[in-house]
Amino acid sequence: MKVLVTGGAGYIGSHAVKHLDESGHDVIAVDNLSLGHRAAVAEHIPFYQTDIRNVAEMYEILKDHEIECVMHFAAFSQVGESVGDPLKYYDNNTYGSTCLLQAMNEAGVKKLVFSSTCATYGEPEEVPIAETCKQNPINPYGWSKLFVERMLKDYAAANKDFAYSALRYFNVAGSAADGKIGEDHHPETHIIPVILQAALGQRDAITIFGKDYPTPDGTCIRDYIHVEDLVDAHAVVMGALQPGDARIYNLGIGNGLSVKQIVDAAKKATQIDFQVNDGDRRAGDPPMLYANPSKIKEELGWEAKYRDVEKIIETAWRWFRANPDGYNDR
Ligand SMILES: O=c1ccn([C@@H]2O[C@H](COP(=O)(O)OP(=O)(O)O[C@H]3O[C@H](CO)[C@@H](O)[C@H](O)[C@H]3O)[C@@H](O)[C@H]2O)c(=O)[nH]1
Repeated sequence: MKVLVTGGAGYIGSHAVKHLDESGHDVIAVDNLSLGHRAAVAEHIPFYQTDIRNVAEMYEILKDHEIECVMHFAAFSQVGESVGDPLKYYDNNTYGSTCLLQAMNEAGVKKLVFSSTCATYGEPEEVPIAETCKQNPINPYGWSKLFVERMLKDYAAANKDFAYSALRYFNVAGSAADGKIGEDHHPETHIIPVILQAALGQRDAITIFGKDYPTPDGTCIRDYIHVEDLVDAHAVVMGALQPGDARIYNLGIGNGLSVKQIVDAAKKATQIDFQVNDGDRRAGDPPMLYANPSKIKEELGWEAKYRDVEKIIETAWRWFRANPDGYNDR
């Protein structure tokens, strides 16, 4: 299929480009940054440094490449930042998606796989979280994505030949198993890369944000899914899309792990006894988020291959050790 990936120079987008290319799709990448994971996009893949809010330019690219499906990853994704600067999130994530849909509408592109998030559930009434769980975000990031889910629902109702999927990610982690590409955020805030920076000696220690949560060991529980499993699910969902489809799936493995368990797994995976400090809670962190991933398994037969977080961390560690300065192109 002819697929356009937005955010193709980002962490997840670059892994999607690699996976689609390796599985025989005709893929092109768009990103408003030329830096970062741009290095990860192979030479033979067309890359456009364009903002998705530029409807005219996006229209031209979609038309020129006769794109059949868009995978839409381009977004900001830091919860804390969204609380302090909500307009940044509504502009890029929500308005940006409106613009993308306008360009797709004009170019006659009928399929979209949208990167949504478990942050749309807010503080869930029960775990594991099923897709039917009430969506009630507790931060602008979650709202910026939930508005797009709603927009897609309304757009699909008015355009019966349109098909879309909203994939609600839990915690995406790890790097390509072949070690060719990895994860590189500036500044880094995600738990696994932060831990690996401490293991590499780039930080003195890691800080556990809160040990007084209502969880078995007092630290927050999350559901970690390997990035290659995540992008594989996108390809499977894309292949299943038929006109009129609205496919909503959680992407997690259904196994909740505490921050302490992640720290212990990382010590084993790296064989390094880095220093761990106790800190205060981080604002906006729900105590427990993990998926009920059964819907996508029942409907499409898909499930994550990586079940062991130590193995997930090993893939991230391999890339970090080989690339201690990240892509080093900022
Ligand atoms: O130095 C750190 C960093 C994180 N944590 C904790 O580790 C857990 C995971 O944190 P993090 O890796 O930052 O992920 P989340 O905050 O769960 O965010 C994930 O889920 C969000 C939606 O809920 C997305 O926006 C993010 O991109 C995605 O990584 C949380 O309990 C944090 O409090 C620490 O204790 N110390």
